[in-house]
Amino acid sequence: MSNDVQIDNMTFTFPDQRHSPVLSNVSMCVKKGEFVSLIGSSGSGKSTLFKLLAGLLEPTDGTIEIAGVPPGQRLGRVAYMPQKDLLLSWRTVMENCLLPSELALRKQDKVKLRADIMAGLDRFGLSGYEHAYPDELSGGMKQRVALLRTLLTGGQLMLLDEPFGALDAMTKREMHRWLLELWENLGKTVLFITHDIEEALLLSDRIILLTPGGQQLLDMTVPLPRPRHSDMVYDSDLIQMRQRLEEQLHAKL
Ligand SMILES: Nc1ncnc2c1ncn2[C@@H]1O[C@H](COP(=O)(O)OP(=O)(O)OP(=O)(O)O)[C@@H](O)[C@H]1O
Repeated sequence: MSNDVQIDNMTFTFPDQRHSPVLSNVSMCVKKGEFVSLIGSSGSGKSTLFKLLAGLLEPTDGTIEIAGVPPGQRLGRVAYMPQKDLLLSWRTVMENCLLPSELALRKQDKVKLRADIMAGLDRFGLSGYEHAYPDELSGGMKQRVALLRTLLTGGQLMLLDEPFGALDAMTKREMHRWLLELWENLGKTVLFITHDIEEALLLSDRIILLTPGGQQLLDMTVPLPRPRHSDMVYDSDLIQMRQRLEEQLHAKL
């Protein structure tokens, strides 16, 4: 399997933090079609890593390579859903989904885009809501619109920064089923940030645990078959893995 993401010895320092890199000497790769979760204590640099992958920031040192994307041209070519991907309350679902194309550097065919949005809304269980405003939607529906908007930016790689952090347990479970189905059908490569170890175990092929500075403490393959279901968290191997992750995470807090 080829790599969709290859990060080599990457260091990143914010301009006002000249002496303390947020990420230092990070190296990792993600295979095409893989679902990888990043977990780590608050401030360990997970969101910064996503901003670097999305092309909003450039490494201070080292390299980032994304398959099919020319070096230095990541911006707008990676589907990135930031932690607070709020829908604009004064725009309808359709208008919110059109937003990336209005901001895009590349021209897009508007008629085709609207047709793609309608097809996406249908696939995401949101048909009939194209003229609704965000306040008329439930939490899960809003996240699905935000995910559709992310998906429409195109690209093989999806970066999802804690997309379900604010949802109640039941909606979260529904969203997990739905995201896994979508991922299996579309064959996208997903990098997923979460603070919820159970969520990471249920969704991912692999979990990478970051400590401050971007040091990779653990890189674990999740030993579960697919399709996944929520009862799998009671699997004895999984309970052990969860304990190990929790111990490592708390040891570094
Ligand atoms: N624009 C910025 N300028 C300077 N420092 C920043 C900036 N953005 C983030 N930082 C710092 O970089 C470090 C990493 O932040 P980041 O948001 O990437 O962490 P995180 O692991 O995503 O945290 P969380 O889990 O709380 O979302 C923190 O110390 C933060 O204060």
